Amino acid sequence: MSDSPIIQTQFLSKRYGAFQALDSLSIDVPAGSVMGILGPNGAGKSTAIRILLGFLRPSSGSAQVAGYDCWKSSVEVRRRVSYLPGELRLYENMTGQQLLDFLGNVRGLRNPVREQHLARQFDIQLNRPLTQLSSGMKRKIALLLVLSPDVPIIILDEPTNTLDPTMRDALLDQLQEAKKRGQTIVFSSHVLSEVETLCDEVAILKSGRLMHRQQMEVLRSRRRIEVQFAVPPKRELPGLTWESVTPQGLYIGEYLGEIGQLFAYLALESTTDLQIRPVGLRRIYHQFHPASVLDA
Ligand SMILES: Nc1ncnc2c1ncn2[C@@H]1O[C@H](COP(=O)(O)OP(=O)(O)OP(=O)(O)O)[C@@H](O)[C@H]1O
Repeated sequence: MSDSPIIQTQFLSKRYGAFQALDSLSIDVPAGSVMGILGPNGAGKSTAIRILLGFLRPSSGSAQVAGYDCWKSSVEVRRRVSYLPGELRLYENMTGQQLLDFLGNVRGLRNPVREQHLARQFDIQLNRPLTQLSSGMKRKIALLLVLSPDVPIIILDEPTNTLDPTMRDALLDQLQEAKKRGQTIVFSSHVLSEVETLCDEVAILKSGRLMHRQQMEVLRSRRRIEVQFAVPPKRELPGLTWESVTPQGLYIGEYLGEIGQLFAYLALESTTDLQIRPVGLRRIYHQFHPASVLDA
């Protein structure tokens, strides 16, 4: 992963008539990293993504991909990006293989070995006409089309929609592989768990505005802890903050620091029980979207 951004937006705004769908969004995505865009329905995720692809013109502000302005040089941008739209429109009269051949020849960035590998991993029957396939099967073919070419950037709009749990896991594995190959990935989602496992950074949107950016590495080093002490602790530990104590003497708090130091501290106190887990994205997300219901 490099520090130089391969995707950037500056004060990006989009109005549909009088409605402000995106409001001064400024983000940057380092080359080789994975960025998750999170937010409830209508937060502006697809709008932002469609501006990045050059399908929508910003009302104000600007966006660049690989140094190219997304609106003025959209052909250059799309040459470098593999894109999965939220709503699929495939050529239904073709088989999966015919579609691969057709689009592959148009774009010219095919990787036949990866195509076959993905077809096996996703359990895709490439010889059946798309009209005979379920919506989930069509989505698998679309994912194969997006993940197989040798492009530096992959942008996916809610990629796990309509996928069964097995396929969802297979997709997350393949996105990890793409990251290992050095591809930059941006994807939108409602599902916290998949964002949590895959992303280096998360942008939380609300009503078109960027509410929060979260480096996942920082989040992973924060832990929720619950400790039962026989008697109240006598010492303090840097990085450990107690938030509440129950009448039964259960101390609840957060710890940011070396785990060995925490254990050494607890060993010196009258610890009788302990629960420890990462803070998790859910806690951060709900600061901005308290009413949203998302999975664990
Ligand atoms: N063409 C359009 N004309 C008018 N309003 C639009 C148009 N496209 C999107 N919007 C509005 O802009 C807002 C942002 O929509 P967008 O599709 O970007 O949200 P989203 O975060 O992708 O939502 P979802 O999770 O439901 O896909 C919504 O309120 C939507 O109704």
